Amino acid sequence: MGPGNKTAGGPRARMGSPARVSMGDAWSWRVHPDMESERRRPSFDVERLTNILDGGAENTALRRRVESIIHSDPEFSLKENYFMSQNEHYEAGVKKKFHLQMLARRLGWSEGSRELRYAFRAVTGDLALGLHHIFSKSLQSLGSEEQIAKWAPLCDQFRIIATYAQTELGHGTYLQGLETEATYDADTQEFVMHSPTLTATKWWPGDLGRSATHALVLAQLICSGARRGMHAFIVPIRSLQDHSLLPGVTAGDIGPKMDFEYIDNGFLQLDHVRIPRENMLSRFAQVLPDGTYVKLGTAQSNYLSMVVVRVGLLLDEINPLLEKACVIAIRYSVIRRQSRLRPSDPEAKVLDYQTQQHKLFPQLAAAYAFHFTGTSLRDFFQESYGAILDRDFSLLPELHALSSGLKALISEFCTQGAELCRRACGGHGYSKLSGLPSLVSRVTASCTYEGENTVLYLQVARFLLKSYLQAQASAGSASKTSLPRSVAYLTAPDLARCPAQRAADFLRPGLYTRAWAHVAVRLIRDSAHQLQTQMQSGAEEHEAWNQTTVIHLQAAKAHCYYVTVKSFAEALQRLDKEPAIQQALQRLCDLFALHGILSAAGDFLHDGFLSGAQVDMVRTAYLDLLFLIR
Ligand SMILES: CCCCCCCCCC(=O)SCCNC(=O)CCNC(=O)[C@H](O)C(C)(C)COP(=O)(O)OP(=O)(O)OC[C@H]1O[C@@H](n2cnc3c(N)ncnc32)[C@H](O)[C@@H]1OP(=O)(O)O
Ligand SMILES: Cc1cc2nc3c(=O)[nH]c(=O)nc-3n(C[C@H](O)[C@H](O)[C@H](O)COP(=O)(O)OP(=O)(O)OC[C@H]3O[C@@H](n4cnc5c(N)ncnc54)[C@H](O)[C@@H]3O)c2cc1C
Repeated sequence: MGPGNKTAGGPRARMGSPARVSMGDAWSWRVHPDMESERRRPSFDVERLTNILDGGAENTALRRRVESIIHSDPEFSLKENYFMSQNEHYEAGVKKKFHLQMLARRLGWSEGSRELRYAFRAVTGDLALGLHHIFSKSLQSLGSEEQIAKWAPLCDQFRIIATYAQTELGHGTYLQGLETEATYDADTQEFVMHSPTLTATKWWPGDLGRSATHALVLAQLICSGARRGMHAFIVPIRSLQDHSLLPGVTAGDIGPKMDFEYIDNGFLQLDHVRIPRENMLSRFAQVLPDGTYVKLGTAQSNYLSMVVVRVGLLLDEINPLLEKACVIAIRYSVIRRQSRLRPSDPEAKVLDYQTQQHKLFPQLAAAYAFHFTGTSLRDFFQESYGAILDRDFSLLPELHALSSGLKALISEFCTQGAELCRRACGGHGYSKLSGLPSLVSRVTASCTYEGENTVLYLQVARFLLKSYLQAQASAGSASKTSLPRSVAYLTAPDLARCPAQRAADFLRPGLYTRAWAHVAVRLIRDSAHQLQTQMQSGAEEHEAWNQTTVIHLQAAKAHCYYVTVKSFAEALQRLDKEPAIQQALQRLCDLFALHGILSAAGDFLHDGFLSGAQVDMVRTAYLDLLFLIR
C-alpha cells in the first residue's frame, strides 16, 4: 500500500495527493509485547538514570510537567509535519513559536528558564525564530550594560524580532574578509551601513527572509580613517508598524534548503542605511562621538558570541538529535523480527544480530559520551564566561579551542550516527514518518553552521601546536609554565607500549584514556615536526601550514576524542553511589573508547604502542561489551 494507491475501503486518493493511510489510534497506542518484555527487567533503576541525565529528580518532575502541557496542546501536534510545503512549514513554525511564547508568558516561564528549555525540547524542534535567541545571547556577550538594559526587554517581550547576520554570499568562514561596511559619520554621530558589492549581501541568517524586524549586522568598522575589523551593529530592517522593509533595505528568503524549511533563512542588502552611534555593541570596543576608537578587548573579542552559541548548541540542539535517532532505531530493533538465528527458532528480533548491535550501540554510547562531555564543557564555560565578560581573557583561548573542537567532533559524530540509525531501520528508516530522515537532514546542517567543522578543527590544531611548543620550551627551563587543563597530558609521563596483557585490561578507563592520550600526543608531535621540517626546507610559514593541515586535522580529532573519553570516564567516577547505573554506563564508556580505537587502529599500531595481538584483545573486549549491553 503506497502513496497514491486506492486502498480498499480506505480513503480515496484525491488527484495528486497521497492516500493518507491511517492505522487507527488503537494500533498506535498499544505497547508492543516485545517492547514490554524488553522493559520488564532493567539491570538498573531507569528513573534514577533519568534523574541523573536531567540533573536531579526535581528537574525530571519539572520537565514532565512541561512536556505534558506541550504534548496535550493541539497547537503542537505533529500530524501534518511531513505533508507541508516550505511556506506551510514556515507559517506553522511561526504560529507554534508565538503560541509557546504566549503559554510561557501565562505560566511565567522566563527567557532562559528550565521550563522554556524543556518546552523547546518537547516541541521537537520546528519552532521559528531560533535566531532571535542567538541575537539575545550575542547582546548579552557583546553589548554594554546600557545596551542590554535597552534591548533585552524588547527581545524578551518580542517587541522586536531579531536575527544574527554575519555570513555573506562571499564569506562565511573568513570573517576578516566580510565586506559589509559600517562607516562612522562624526558630523551626525551615526554609522552608515552599506553592502558595497553583491558578495557583501548577507546570506543565510535565519528568520531574516520574512520575520525579523532587526538584524545584528556583523560588519567591518571604519572610523577615524581606519578599518577596525568585525564589529556588531543593531540595524532596524522592517517597520514595527506594518512590517514593510525600511528605506535602503532589500531582504528576502534564500529559497528551498536541505532542511530547516520552517526557518526563513534570508538575504539582506543595505544601501547607506544610517543608525545611531549607540547601536554598535560596545562591551569590547567603543567609538566616541568624535570618532575616536577605544579598544577594550582583543581583536577577536567580537567573536565571543560564536563561542557562546557553540557551547549551547551541543546539549540543546545537536546531541538530542542523535539521542532521538537512537531511541527510534533501538525500539524498532526490538520489535522488528526478521530471519531466523536458528532454523528451528521463530524469527529473531534484529537487535539480537551482532551486526545490528555493532551499528547501534556505539551510537548510543556516543550520545551518552556527548551528554557528559557537553555538560562538562558547559560547566567550564560558566566558570570562565564571567571573567571574559569582565575582560579577563586568560581562559578564552582554551574555551575557544574546546568549544570549536567539541562542536566539530559532536556534530560530525551525531551526523554519522543518525544516518547509521536510519539505515539500521531498513525501508522504514527511509520513510519520513519514522522521524529518522528529518533528524539526519537537520543534524547534517550542524557540521556547517556556527563554524564549518574543518575550519574549527584547524583552530584546535593551532591551539595544540602552540601548547606543544610551549611545553617543549618549558621542558628545558626551570620555570614550568602550566599548560591549560585540557592539554596537561602533553607534559604527563607517556607510555611507549600499552601494558595490556588480556582483553579485560582494556575495560580499565585509566588504560584506554592513556592510550588515547598517547595517540593524541604522537599526532601533535608529528604535525609540529612536519611543519618545522617544511619550514626548515625553505617553505614560507603559511605554505608550510597549508601543506601540513591534513596531519594537523588528524591530531585535532584525536585530541577531541581523547577529551570526550576522559570527560565520560570522569563523569562516571562521580556515580559511585549508584553502582547499577555506573556499571551500565561504564560499559557504554568502555564501548565508546574501544570502538574509537578499532576505528583508528592504524594510529595505535603506527609506533608499536599497540601490537596486533593487543588490537585483537580490544576487538574481543568490544564484542563482549556488545553482548553485555544487549
Ligand atoms: C534551532 C536552530 C538551530 C540552528 C542554529 C544555527 C545558527 C547558525 C548561526 C551561524 O552559523 S552564525 C555564523 C557562524 N560563523 C562562524 O562560525 C565563522 C567561523 N569563522 C571564524 O570563527 C574565524 O573566521 C576563524 C576562527 C576561522 C578565523 O579567525 P581569524 O580570521 O581572526 O584568524 P585566526 O584563525 O588567525 O585567529 C586569530 C586568533 O583569534 C583566535 N580566535 C579565533 N576565533 C576565536 C573565537 N571565536 N574566540 C576567541 N578567540 C578566537 C584564534 O585562536 C587566534 O588566536 P592566536 O593568535 O592566539 O592563535
Ligand atoms: C542551516 C544553516 C543556518 C545558518 N544560519 C546562519 C545564521 O543564522 N547567521 C549567519 O550569519 N550564518 C548562518 N549560516 C551560515 C554558516 O555560518 C556558514 O555557512 C558557515 O560559517 C560556513 O561558511 P561558508 O558557507 O562560507 O563555507 P566556506 O567557508 O566557504 O566553506 C567551504 C569549504 O571551504 C573550506 N575552507 C574554508 N576556509 C578554510 C580554511 N581556512 N582552511 C581550510 N579549508 C577551508 C571549508 O572547510 C569547506 O570545505 C547558516 C548555515 C546553514 C547551513
